[in-house]
Amino acid sequence: MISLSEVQTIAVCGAGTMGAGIAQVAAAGGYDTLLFDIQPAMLDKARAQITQNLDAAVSKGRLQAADKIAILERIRFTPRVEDCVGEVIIEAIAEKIEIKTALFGQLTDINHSGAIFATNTSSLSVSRIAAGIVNPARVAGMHFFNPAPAMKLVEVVTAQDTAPETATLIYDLALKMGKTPVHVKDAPGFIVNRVARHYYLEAMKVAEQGLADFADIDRLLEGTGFRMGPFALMDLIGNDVNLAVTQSLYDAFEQAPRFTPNALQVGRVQQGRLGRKSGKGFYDY
Ligand SMILES: NC(=O)c1ccc[n+]([C@@H]2O[C@H](COP(=O)([O-])OP(=O)(O)OC[C@H]3O[C@@H](n4cnc5c(N)ncnc54)[C@H](O)[C@@H]3O)[C@@H](O)[C@H]2O)c1
Repeated sequence: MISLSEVQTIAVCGAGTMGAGIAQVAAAGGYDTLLFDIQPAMLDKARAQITQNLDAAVSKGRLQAADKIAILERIRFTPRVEDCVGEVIIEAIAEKIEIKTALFGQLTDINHSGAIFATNTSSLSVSRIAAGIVNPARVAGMHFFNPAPAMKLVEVVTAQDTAPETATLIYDLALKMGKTPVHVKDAPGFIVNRVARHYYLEAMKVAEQGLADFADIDRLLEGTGFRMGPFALMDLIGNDVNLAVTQSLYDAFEQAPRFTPNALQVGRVQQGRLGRKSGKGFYDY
């Protein structure tokens, strides 16, 4: 299996909300970074987002202009799955198990047999994602938080077959990227998303019952010290992704009523109001 000192290239799959940020973090950590997406438009959007983030860091005096250029030069944007070759693969594509296992299947064929596979899934079973891969001992969860460049926390998920060296490598890699990793076990939603589910679901129930509107609920929760209110946060996450996570926990906990997806989020997804990424969600942007 590959060791941390052998890691030179990190292939990040999926250039959406999370993948773009993870690629920025990997390149800032000094790694040659490949950012792959099947939609070329998402690659253009990711490049613009990363450039904007780095420009903001330069203007705040947190990054030298020369370092900004070096970070951007370390990222190669590609729409070709064949280019996803590296010592570490970090997957941040759609929150659907069949799509993730299909991609990992394709990538095992073209990568070194010791390459490490990490998934950024928020809620799916890492053990199930790993099951379809040759040598599942090299698969772990590497769950970044949104926005990935700003949020320090990374849940490092040990699945059923994850080798201790794999979990350690992902942990150390997160440290090298300037993050604060925490080891967790593979369970639905791991720790943070399982607990945080009720932040979103209960807030939507409050709104449905007409007790307060979205903005007031957000103001109230922010007033108690939460960095973002639940509706602003759901719009940042993406209502489609957040609904997929709710659905996945609901299924994993055998349709436990406390995880029932809420009609407000279902409706937003049906209307294409996905949040910030589509310009409209609970709020208009
Ligand atoms: N949004 C969040 O706040 C958040 C936080 C932590 C983890 N996650 C997890 O990260 C993953 C990605 O979420 P996101 O919010 O970035 O989603 P997103 O919808 O913003 O982006 C997903 C990207 O994956 C691409 N894609 C889909 N199938 C692909 C494939 N087969 N090959 C290559 N690219 C493909 C899409 O074109 C899209 O650009 C999910 O598993 C999600 O649960 C999301």
